Amino acid sequence: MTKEMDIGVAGLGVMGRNLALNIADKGFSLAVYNRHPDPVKEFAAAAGDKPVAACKTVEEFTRALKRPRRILMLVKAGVGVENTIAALKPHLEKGDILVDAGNEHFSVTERRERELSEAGIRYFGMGVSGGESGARHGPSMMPGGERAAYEELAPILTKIAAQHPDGPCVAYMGPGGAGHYVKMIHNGIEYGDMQLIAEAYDVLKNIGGLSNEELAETFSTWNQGELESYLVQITAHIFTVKDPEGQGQLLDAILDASSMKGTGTWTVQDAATLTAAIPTVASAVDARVLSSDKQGRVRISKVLPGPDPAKAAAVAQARGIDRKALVAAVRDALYASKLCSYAQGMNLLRLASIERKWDLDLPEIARIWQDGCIIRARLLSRIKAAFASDPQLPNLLLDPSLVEDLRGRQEGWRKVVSLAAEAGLPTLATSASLSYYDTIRRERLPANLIQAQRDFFGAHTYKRLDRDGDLHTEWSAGS
Ligand SMILES: NC(=O)C1=CN([C@@H]2O[C@H](COP(=O)(O)OP(=O)(O)OC[C@H]3O[C@@H](n4cnc5c(N)ncnc54)[C@H](OP(=O)(O)O)[C@@H]3O)[C@@H](O)[C@H]2O)C=CC1
Ligand SMILES: O=C(CO)[C@H](O)[C@H](O)COP(=O)(O)O
Repeated sequence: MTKEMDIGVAGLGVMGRNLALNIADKGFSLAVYNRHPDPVKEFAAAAGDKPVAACKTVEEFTRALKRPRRILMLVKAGVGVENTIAALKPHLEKGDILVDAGNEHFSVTERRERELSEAGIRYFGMGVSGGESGARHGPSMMPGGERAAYEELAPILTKIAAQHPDGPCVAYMGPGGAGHYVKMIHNGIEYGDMQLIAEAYDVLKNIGGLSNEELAETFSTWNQGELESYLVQITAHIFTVKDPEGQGQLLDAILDASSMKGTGTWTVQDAATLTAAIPTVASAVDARVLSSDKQGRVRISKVLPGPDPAKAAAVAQARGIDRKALVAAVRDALYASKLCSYAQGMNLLRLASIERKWDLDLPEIARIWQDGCIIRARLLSRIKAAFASDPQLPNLLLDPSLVEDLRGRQEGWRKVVSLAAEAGLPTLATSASLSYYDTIRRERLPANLIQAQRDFFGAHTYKRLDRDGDLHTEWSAGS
């Protein structure tokens, strides 16, 4: 088979094989290749009589494709992508499009784009979200690079994407690393959502005393309202899964130490570079880091004083807060905190777009996140509408309808944070969201003292409220 196949997929791991099957289902012919041969054989068997060239070598793979070639790489980030590029490059020609569809740091994508452009190869970075099932049945995709290359990929991408009433969940994000950048922010928001949900679970379980069955019911009910989202939906299901190796639910047997591959950390690093505040996402990364040292926590739990977690339930009882009221308060806290988290993520996108001249379209990004991806949520249609009606909106939370949402959730939100603090339950992300909210809405902050201290020890100067100019005081002379 030579020069016949519409597109190639290199890398048949979890994402690659599912995306390749999705492509085949949509009527495109494809060539597939994998570093080790077994996944290629397995794929050929799974594809049945679909037009697939299952290639054992990169030579065979590149020969099988129509020119200019369109190739999607779905391989491990970093060394996996470097190796795959090195293997493919000698067989590629001027005009071919090579897409990294994994998670990669946008700056690395831009470096590779520059390097490959010397050989005339159009290198492209595309974030793909939706996990295994999204890749198989329709993911959300965030492509970035040369626009003309996108136009050549679009007929396939729009067909394989999740199909939402507002359109396929794919759109051109911008030049260079814009696509991988938007996916990175998507993942930062994903970290925030997951940590907020985990904290809601902790409060409901330990202060409210809800069983796994009751938690499943609660999250299921929430998933029918404003909190409707993929992550809330799968959380409801997780509470119901029995432990195949013991009594009770599997969740209770899972080690409480979370891992990560790095996209959340990249988000926090870039936010720091752009001086953007993303406390909810940063707290979610911190929470994963802190959780990972299980042994250390067990040791410290015997040393540091604080409320006994076993008595957490007594805190709500002492305040006369019954279960129904607690569940409603936690729902409000989760929703309001989630709004803050999305506001931080969208603001970071706005700032990055200005800094790197990407011209990111915020309503369009919210649109393509409405289906197929891990952070798909009912809230995204509101976010899309907010930025569409006011493209200059300085902060998502200032959208008039969201201001009303936040007004109605104050009491529950503050109650949850204070109850958790009293009970000794950490709520890193929920508290960070509330403090973010209180910080941005507060006219006067204690930053005057920071300025005085900086000027005291380093003559860094300060400004006065009542006149212009950079001033310095000999502070110790006055003491
Ligand atoms: N899993 C998920 O839910 C999601 C993953 N992603 C991203 O998609 C990309 C692929 O992930 P996923 O499919 O889960 O990964 P898998 O681990 O399932 O597959 C990894 C693929 O990379 C290849 N590979 C690994 N190491 C090397 C290497 N050193 N040199 C060459 N090839 C290598 C593997 O080849 P071999 O079989 O020969 O080992 C395999 O084809 C990653 O960037 C990931 O972050 C994005 C969204 C969701
Ligand atoms: O990109 C993804 C989902 O959108 C991947 O599942 C990613 O690996 C999740 O990040 P982490 O492993 O750090 O939790």
